[in-house]
Order: sequence, then C-alpha cells, then structure tokens
Amino acid sequence: MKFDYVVIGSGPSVYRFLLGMQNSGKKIAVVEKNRFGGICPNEGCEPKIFLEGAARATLTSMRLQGKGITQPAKLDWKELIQQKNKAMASFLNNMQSMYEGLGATTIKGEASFVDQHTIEVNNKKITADNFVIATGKKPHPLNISGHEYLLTSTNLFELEDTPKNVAIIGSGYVGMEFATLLSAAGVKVTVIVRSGQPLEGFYSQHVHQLVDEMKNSLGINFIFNTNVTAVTEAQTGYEVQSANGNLGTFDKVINASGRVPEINALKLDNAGVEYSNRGIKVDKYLTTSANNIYAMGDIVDKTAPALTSTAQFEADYLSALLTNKTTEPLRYPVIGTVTFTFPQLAQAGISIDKAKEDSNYSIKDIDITQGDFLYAGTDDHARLSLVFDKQNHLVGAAEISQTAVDDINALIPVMAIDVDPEVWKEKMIMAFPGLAYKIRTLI
Ligand SMILES: Cc1cc2nc3c(=O)[nH]c(=O)nc-3n(C[C@H](O)[C@H](O)[C@H](O)COP(=O)(O)OP(=O)(O)OC[C@H]3O[C@@H](n4cnc5c(N)ncnc54)[C@H](O)[C@@H]3O)c2cc1C
Ligand SMILES: NC(=O)c1ccc[n+]([C@@H]2O[C@H](COP(=O)([O-])OP(=O)(O)OC[C@H]3O[C@@H](n4cnc5c(N)ncnc54)[C@H](O)[C@@H]3O)[C@@H](O)[C@H]2O)c1
Repeated sequence: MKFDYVVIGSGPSVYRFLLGMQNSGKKIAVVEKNRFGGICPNEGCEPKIFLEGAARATLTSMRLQGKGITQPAKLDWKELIQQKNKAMASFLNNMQSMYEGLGATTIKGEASFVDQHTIEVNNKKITADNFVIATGKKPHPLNISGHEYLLTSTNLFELEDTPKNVAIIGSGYVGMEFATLLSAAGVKVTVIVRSGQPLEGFYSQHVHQLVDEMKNSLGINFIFNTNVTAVTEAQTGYEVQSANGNLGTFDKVINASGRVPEINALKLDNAGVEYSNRGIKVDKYLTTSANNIYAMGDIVDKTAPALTSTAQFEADYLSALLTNKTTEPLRYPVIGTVTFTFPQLAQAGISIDKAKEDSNYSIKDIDITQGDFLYAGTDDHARLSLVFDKQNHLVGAAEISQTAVDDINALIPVMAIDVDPEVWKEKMIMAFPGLAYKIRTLI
C-alpha cells in the first residue's frame, strides 16, 4: 500500500488535520492501535465533562444547603457512568467511519517505522511519501512496588461500583479533577502531593484557595511533601506506604502522576526521528529531524500545554503548511486553560506569578465576592486577577470561581486583539451581571 501521507494516531489533532487536507487531493491513511478518536473522546476531555455536569449540580446543591436548598442532590455514580456510556456510544462507534468520510483510509493496528518511507502494521509494510506522528501520551508508570494495583483515569471512566475511599497519587489536572468528581459521588478522597502545591502551572494564590475550598467544602484530605514508596494488598483494599510511614488503607489507589509520550513502539531510530523523554523534537514547522516526517499534538516535545485545543491548533497549522496556504513558522496565540474542579481555575496569557516579578506589568486583583450576590453565594471565595502591560492593555488573566472557564474565554479575545481599554469601553457592552459584574470597576 502506498500513500501521500500516513498519519499515526487518530486523536483530536488528526480529525482537524483531515478536515484541513480534505480538498488537497492527497491519498491519506490513518493508523490507530486502540480506539478511533484518541484520548479526548474515549478517555479524556469528553467523558470527563459529561461526568462533571452531574458532579457540579450535586456539589452546588450541597454548597447551598441552608442557603435556600433544604435537600442536597445525591450523585449515583454507577448510573452516571452508565448514562455517559449510553450518551457517547453512537458518537464513539462512528468515529472510524467519520474519518473515512473525511477521505482517509483507516487501518487498525500498531505502527512502527521500518525506514524513513515505510512503516509496519500487523506484519504488513505500508509506504508513504510523508508521515505525521500524532500518537499522544499515556499514563506515567509509577516505578514502585505494588504498581500493578494502581488504577489510572482510563479505569475510572469505567468504574461502576463506588469505592468508599480512594487515594490519588499526583495533583495535576487529572488528580484534582477526579478528586472533585469522586468526592461529589460521596467518596472519601485523599490526594497525595509530592511537593507543597498542586497544579504547578496555575496561579499559586488561586491554587491555595482551591485547596482550602476542597478541604473545607468537599472534605478532601491533602497530604503534602510526600512520596509514595509502595502499595501493598491489605485484607480489604490497599495500604499506601511513604518514607514517612503508612498513609492509610484505601479501596482504590489511583496513579495520576502525569502522562508520558507514546513513543516506544514507533521505533523512531529506524526513520532517523529525534526524540527526548518529553516527546518528538520538531522545528518551527512541526517537521522532525527526518524531513518527510511531521509531528503534532501531545507527542510533540513543546513548551505549549498538551491540550486538545493546542493539538488542534497545530493540526490546522500543519494542514495549511502542507497545502501551501502558509509558509510562516508556527506561532502559538493566547492559550486558555482550565481545571474542572469546584470551583474552577482558569487562566490565559502572561501568568500572574511571572507578572508579579516583572516591573513591566501591573496586576489588578478583584474580589468577585463583594456583595456575595452572584449565584446565591456559591462563589464566596472567588477572585479574578488581571495583568496589564505599560500601555494598560490586558495581557494576562486568571480566575478562581464557579464560572472561571467562561469568564477567561470571554477575556481571551480582548487579550488576543490587543485593544486599548478605552476602545474596549467604547466598543462593547457586556450582558450584566455575569462577567460584567465582576469587572464593573474596570470598564
Ligand atoms: C482524563 C483526561 C482529561 C483531559 N481533559 C482535557 C480537557 O478538559 N481539555 C483539554 O484541552 N485537554 C484535555 N485532556 C488532554 C487531551 O485529551 C489531549 O491533549 C488530546 O487528546 C491530545 O490529542 P492528540 O491528537 O495529540 O492525541 P491523542 O488523543 O493522545 O491520541 C493518540 C492516539 O494515538 C494512538 N497511538 C499511539 N501509538 C500508536 C502507534 N504506534 N500506532 C498507532 N496508533 C498509536 C493512541 O492509541 C491514541 O488513540 C485530557 C486528558 C486526559 C487523560
Ligand atoms: N482540564 C484540562 O484541560 C485537562 C484535564 C486533564 C488532563 N489534561 C492534560 O493532560 C495532561 C496530563 O494530566 P495529568 O494530571 O496526568 O498530568 P500533570 O502533569 O498535569 O500532573 C501530574 C502530577 O503528578 C505529580 N507527579 C509526577 N511524578 C510523580 C510521582 N512520582 N509521585 C507523585 N506525584 C508525581 C506532578 O507533580 C503533578 O502534580 C495535562 O498536562 C494536561 O495537559 C488537561
């Protein structure tokens, strides 16, 4: 079989790449070893946000008990997982045919390079002029005794019985979001943090506030500055050990210690593609060290965050480059990011922690709770922090609140098009209250 392009992996970047290549007349194949659609729809963003809807409703009702709500909602985890599976089934089952509908030949199997123009899949050789590697990331294996007892986020999406108590090792996006989801289902959650602060990339002040909220409102237990050394089977459940001693016995122990590049099976050395333990090395045109092989999405060794949104941005860029719609290098725009915790943390642009150390920037911290009117008091510890440059243009924003993702997304265009605040005032009237209430002292 011979193609113009063979894409390895079928995640959200590949969907966008196929859309961009649709009228190029190129013969394209997509090889996927697991489920078509990749991580985001099968075991990432999309099932997560389905579960989050019910979790948020439950936690909101709990928070408002005694503030106008007499009976808080009770989340039935088993039913929620079944509903999620039902709602997503037809979408996921159609993924492969959707890719074929976009003009690609789809091949199920694991790809490895034989040379710069050949891969092997299911013991068959496939040749192509060009390849695009989009193999993403997989859970970081924890090298401790008893690692075989650990669950990952993938297992949690299929977990039908509700454990009484769980330990989560790691406190990045996955650890903090699953701590929120499971606690909404009545699970007693302990988060084990190897440093002094979860969610390292987020504004530290907001993270500390989030941890306080998760402790006090959700009853989540945090153990800081602790490395797990072993997990052993107990009479009921699993014991978690650290250098400081036994951390307790838990029904389930979850490894949320990050994700590593899906690289080994690819045999990249056979094609002369350079890589590091952070992913595949690319230049400013997403081209690897082999000039006919490109990479995009989570597999790329990059400083931009590994998100669906950035993966799809890279895919749009690559299809434009390969169809001669651009000759420019890749430049990332303002990137928004969010953790779907309770409350949410969201941010975009220059980080507040960085801006605090740089005299070129000024920061405005707004206490969103003044008056405590918004959402019947569910946002009683919410804050919005904005970074302005010397011209008084908005260049960074971070928020902790129940609606942080929507607020920050609404501020991204203001940052991206770099408008003068006077023009901002002149050109728009936001719907009130919402975000307009929060920034009323500014505009
Ligand atoms: C629990 C969770 C929640 C998340 N939530 C969010 C969120 O809310 N927002 C957000 O922006 N991002 C989120 N992400 C991140 C998002 O899922 C990824 O950034 C995105 O899926 C990356 O897309 P991709 O195209 O690079 O590849 P992926 O989606 O990682 O897909 C790669 C595919 O390649 C396949 N593959 C690997 N090796 C081979 C091989 N040798 N041969 C053939 N196929 C191969 C894999 O099976 C996989 O299907 C979340 C991730 C997780 C785990
Ligand atoms: N809302 C979202 O956009 C969202 C949600 C989930 C995942 N994601 C994406 O998926 C990626 C993976 O998420 P993640 O939470 O798995 O990774 P992460 O890199 O965000 O967090 C991993 C955490 O594990 C800790 N850790 C690392 N090694 C450890 C060890 N040996 N012992 C204990 N702790 C250890 C780290 O300090 C960190 O806090 C994210 O970087 C993000 O790009 C995004």
